[in-house]
Amino acid sequence: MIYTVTLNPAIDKTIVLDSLNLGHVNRSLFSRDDIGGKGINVAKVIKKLGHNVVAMGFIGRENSNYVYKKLYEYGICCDFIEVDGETRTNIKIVEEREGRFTDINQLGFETDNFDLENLIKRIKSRVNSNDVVVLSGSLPKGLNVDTYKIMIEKLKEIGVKIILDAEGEALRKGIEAGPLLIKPNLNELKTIVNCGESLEDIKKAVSVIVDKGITTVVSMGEKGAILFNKDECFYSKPIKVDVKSTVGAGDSMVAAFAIGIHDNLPFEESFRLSIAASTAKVTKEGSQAPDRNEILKYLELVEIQRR
Ligand SMILES: Nc1ncnc2c1ncn2[C@@H]1O[C@H](COP(=O)(O)OP(=O)(O)OP(=O)(O)O)[C@@H](O)[C@H]1O
Ligand SMILES: O=P(O)(O)OC[C@@]1(O)O[C@H](CO)[C@@H](O)[C@@H]1O
Repeated sequence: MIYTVTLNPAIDKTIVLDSLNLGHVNRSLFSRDDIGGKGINVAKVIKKLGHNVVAMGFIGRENSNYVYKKLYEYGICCDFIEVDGETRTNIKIVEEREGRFTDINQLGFETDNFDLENLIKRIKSRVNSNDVVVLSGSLPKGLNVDTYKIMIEKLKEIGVKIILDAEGEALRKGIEAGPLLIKPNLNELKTIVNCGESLEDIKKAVSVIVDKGITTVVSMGEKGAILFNKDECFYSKPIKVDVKSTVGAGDSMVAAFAIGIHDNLPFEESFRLSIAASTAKVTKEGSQAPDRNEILKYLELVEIQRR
C-alpha cells in the first residue's frame, strides 16, 4: 500500500485573471476550488493511475466535511487526525496574458507534538515493510523543524520506504534520517545547499545527499527534471504543452515515484512516468489531477537522456 501524509493540507482557490493589477480592484475571469496540499495531490494522482492509496495527516475540524467530500469524489481512502481550526485556503493566481502563476499559501491551523505522536502511532499501526510512505509539504504551526526527521526515524524502524518532499530546515533535518528519495524543485534545493542552475552545478550540490544513498530528483519547471542516485543520472527536458496551472506538477512526479518504488520499477521507468504525469498535470486547470489516459498519452513522448 502507498500512504501519503499531509501535515498541512489546503483548499486551493485558483483565481484566473487577465492580469493582476496590484493596488487596484481586480475582477476574475473564473475561479475554482480543489482539495490540495502536497500529499493529497500525490494521493489524487496515484488513485488516477489505478493504485490504492491512503491519505493521512491532519485536517482542520471546522471544514473537514468539505475535504472528506472532495477526497470521496476522487475515490481516495483517508484516515486523518482532526485538529482544531480549519484547513487553510491557498490562493493560486493565474494571469492569462503573461502566463504567470502566483501562489499565496496561508499558514493554516496550529497543532502540537501530542497530535504528532497520535499521528505517528496511527501510521505505525497501519504500515508494514512493503509499504511506501510519502511525507510532503510544509509543517503547520506548532511543529518543530525536526518533525519529518522524527517521523522518518520512527517509520524506518518498520522498514517502510519513505519519500520526502519538503523545503528548508524541515528538508535538511529530514535528510539526516535517510529517506529513500527526495524531490525538491530548484528553489527548494537552494534552501538547503548552495547551488547554481547548470546540471553540473546541481550534480555537485546534491552529491552529499546522493552519497548517503538518497535518490534525489530535482524538478526545474519548464526546464525539465534531473534524477541522481549513486549509480545513475537521468535528465529529461520538458514536453511542450499549453500550460494551464503548474500547481501540483511536482506532486504528480512524486506520485509516479511512489508507484515505481512500490512496484519495484527501475528508476528510469519511474522517472519517465513522473515526467508524463507532471506534463499531463500542467495542462489541467487548478490543482485537479490528470486522468490516467492523459498521463499515458505523454509517456511515449518523454525523452530521457542518461548523463
Ligand atoms: N511550463 C511547463 N511546461 C512543461 N512541463 C512543465 C512545466 N512546468 C512544470 N512542468 C513539468 O512538471 C515538473 C515539475 O515542475 P516544477 O519543478 O514546477 O514542480 P514543483 O515546483 O515541485 O511543483 P508543485 O510544488 O506545485 O507540485 C517539471 O519537471 C516538468 O516535467
Ligand atoms: O504550503 P506548502 O505545504 O508548502 O504547499 C502547499 C501547496 O502549494 O502545495 C500544493 C502544490 O504542490 C498545493 O496544492 C498547495 O496549496
